[in-house]
Amino acid sequence: MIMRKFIRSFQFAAHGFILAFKRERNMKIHTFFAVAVILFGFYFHISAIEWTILLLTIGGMISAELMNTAIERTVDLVEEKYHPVAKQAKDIAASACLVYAVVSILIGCIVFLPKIPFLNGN
Ligand SMILES: Nc1ncnc2c1ncn2[C@@H]1O[C@H](COP(=O)(O)OP(=O)(O)OP(=O)(O)O)[C@@H](O)[C@H]1O
Repeated sequence: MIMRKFIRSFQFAAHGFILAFKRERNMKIHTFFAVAVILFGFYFHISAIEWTILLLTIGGMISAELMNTAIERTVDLVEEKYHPVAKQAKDIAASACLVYAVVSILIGCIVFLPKIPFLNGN
């Protein structure tokens, strides 16, 4: 019974991910970069600690985008007309993604730039 409930919750969550992926352009962009970063990770033979940091970054970025999408949907549900507080809610949620994206880019640069031969002087 508990296992059944657990599987059902997992199915709902997976459905949410697929829905967001299909409908949100940003989700496709994040997924593209996540795959690219993972391929770079294999190519440059990054360390376990670098993998850990990159996976946390990828997971955090995709989770932030999913939360942003959920907030957008909720705002649209409760407020169809223009409302300044609706705008604040959406813009603040979007800014959370922006902050995470900027930090992710910085982390990507810190991990990968020193490994690119013509950039590290080798
Ligand atoms: N009900 C509303 N009242 C006031 N401003 C809104 C409302 N709905 C959206 N906005 C504002 O209009 C702009 C566009 O919002 P929209 O919902 O289209 O999402 P978005 O930021 O373009 O993201 P996405 O492309 O992921 O849907 C944002 O600045 C948002 O804050």
